[in-house]
Amino acid sequence: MSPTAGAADTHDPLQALDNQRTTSISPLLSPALLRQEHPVDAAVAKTVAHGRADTVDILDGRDDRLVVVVGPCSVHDPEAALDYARRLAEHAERVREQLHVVMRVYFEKPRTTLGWKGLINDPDLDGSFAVNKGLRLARQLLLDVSALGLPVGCEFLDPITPQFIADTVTWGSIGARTAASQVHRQLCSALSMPVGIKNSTEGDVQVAVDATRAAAASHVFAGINADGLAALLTTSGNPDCHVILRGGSAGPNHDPETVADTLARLRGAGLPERVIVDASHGNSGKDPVRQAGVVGEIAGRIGAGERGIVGVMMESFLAAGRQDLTLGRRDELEYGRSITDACLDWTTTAGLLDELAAAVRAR
Ligand SMILES: O=C[C@H](O)[C@H](O)COP(=O)(O)O
Ligand SMILES: C=C(OP(=O)(O)O)C(=O)O
Repeated sequence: MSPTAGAADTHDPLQALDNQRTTSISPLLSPALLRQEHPVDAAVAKTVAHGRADTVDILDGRDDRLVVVVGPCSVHDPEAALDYARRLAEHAERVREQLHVVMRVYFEKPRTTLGWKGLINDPDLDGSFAVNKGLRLARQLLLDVSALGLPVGCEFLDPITPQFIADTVTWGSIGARTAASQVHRQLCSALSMPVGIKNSTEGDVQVAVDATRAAAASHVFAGINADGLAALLTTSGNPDCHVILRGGSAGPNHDPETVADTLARLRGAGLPERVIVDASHGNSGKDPVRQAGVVGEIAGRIGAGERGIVGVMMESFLAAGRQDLTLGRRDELEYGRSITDACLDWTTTAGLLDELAAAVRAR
């Protein structure tokens, strides 16, 4: 008798073997339905198409400007995000000869352990997880911001989400926690926009270089189609991916030596030599005062002629800093202040945009 025969004898053959820990399965609207309800109009299409083309021109060195990805760590209040977008759109127009400004409109937050996972996952900020509502709010905000002529950038975290919103997104990002994920690298190979890929939270830059290389190749993988049905996707690869240096647990990595080392790694991998520096996260210790310092330092280096840095990311909102969310108590939140990472306030951000623009003019 085998050692497991006893256990097998007591097993109920009719007992369900799957969905043992899934407490409910409910309908998700289809990407096609969402796109029909919230369509891209001609103005939005122009913002997205031109925004992507301009970004690629900067990445490839045909355009001497800087890409600046700037905006809240996360969107929790679409009205405040649109208020911010109006100010940013106006300022972006003033510095358009030097900067290609893309607004961070982030709906999916990768958490270190647990926490609110963003507006798509829990739009009512109360643990009710009204995902269909979240998708509708997210798509409408992406359309509203793009309609201002301001291109948007999103982090892609859930591999299903892009079918719902990607046609409105000018620039994408893969975060530090998913840069090593094959699922996300395959996804990048399919995305129609340039995508920045971050170094790991520990500060490993090679993982982002490897991801950039993997994303440039073609892949075949399972996903969903516009009707939300399981489908096999065959991709051609994305040549417009690039590394974002975001610092790590060992400290910042925006220094000239790490930038040069990253460019050498990219060259070694046969990839274009360009990086975006994220002034927040591990490069600032999530301190907005230090974030402003990083932007100032990068502006100085760009003004002095440094070329490998093609873009800068900033976390910025209307008010400085951050506040804690208590689920179900959104009415207690202060208007325009981040509920995830601490942000620069608008006035400081406008000054930093001017500083970056002056640096580009100087070089
Ligand atoms: O930018 C966002 C955060 O740094 C990231 O989502 C991790 O956040 P957490 O460490 O607060 O979970
Ligand atoms: C989650 C983010 O950053 P990172 O992946 O670098 O932690 C972000 O930019 O919102």
